[in-house]
Amino acid sequence: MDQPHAIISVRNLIKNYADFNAVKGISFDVYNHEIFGLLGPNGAGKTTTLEIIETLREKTSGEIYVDGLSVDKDANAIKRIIGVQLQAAGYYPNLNLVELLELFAGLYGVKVKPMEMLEKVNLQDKAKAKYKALSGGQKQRFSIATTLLNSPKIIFLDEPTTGLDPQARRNLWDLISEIRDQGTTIVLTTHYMDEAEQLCDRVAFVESGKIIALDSPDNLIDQLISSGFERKKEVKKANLEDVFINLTGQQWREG
Ligand SMILES: Nc1ncnc2c1ncn2[C@@H]1O[C@H](COP(=O)(O)OP(=O)(O)OP(=O)(O)O)[C@@H](O)[C@H]1O
Repeated sequence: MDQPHAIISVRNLIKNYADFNAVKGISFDVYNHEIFGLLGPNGAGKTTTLEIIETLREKTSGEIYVDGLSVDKDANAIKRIIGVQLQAAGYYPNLNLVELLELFAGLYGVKVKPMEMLEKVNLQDKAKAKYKALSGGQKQRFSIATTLLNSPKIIFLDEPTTGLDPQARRNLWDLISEIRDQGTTIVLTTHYMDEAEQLCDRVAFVESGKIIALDSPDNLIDQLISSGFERKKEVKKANLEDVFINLTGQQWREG
């Protein structure tokens, strides 16, 4: 098999906030066209790492290349090929979804067809709705649409499914997988292990500013099992979430 192409390369990244060492010399590659997850507890350094790669935050030291561009020398060029989620505060309350997309496209200096963008995230029926009138899952889908405005090579999603119900989460997993299948690389953070297992091609576990494991979910689980690990109780073949999904259906919901 060909060696995978690293579209993001992070080497010895260190970030200090005053005398606090938040990121302690981490190195990893993100491959082209994969969903790469940064997992770990609160305060592990995931968002800091993401924002440094996005060129939104200064690093203390280390080297980062995004599609061959250096964060030190080519920050503006990097901004043009990545998609980041905008803060909800930027969603002007009096504009509807089409108007917001037109506004953001104008800021990027690109032309888009707002209805096509909304169709990509299954929000075409909400074209005239205001952002604040959307459900939690719809808000996240709209936010993902905004990351795609400049046809980026890579999108960054910080905890994309936090606070969503099981159906909305699964819908978002499907959407994120479709975006990957269409050729976009995705880097996301999550606290949810089931999400990482279902969605991510590879994951890095971050703890106290260090990467303590990095591989595909399958390989990580196989390594654990081959080390002699056994679960104490036999696991049931379904869980309460499966019951919920089975009772309520898995279609897109507009609520
Ligand atoms: N601007 C800042 N000034 C000082 N300390 C900061 C700053 N931003 C983050 N930190 C600290 O750096 C550490 C890493 O924070 P970061 O937000 O990167 O963690 P995280 O893994 O994304 O956590 P969470 O899952 O809670 O979002 C935390 O201890 C945090 O308090």
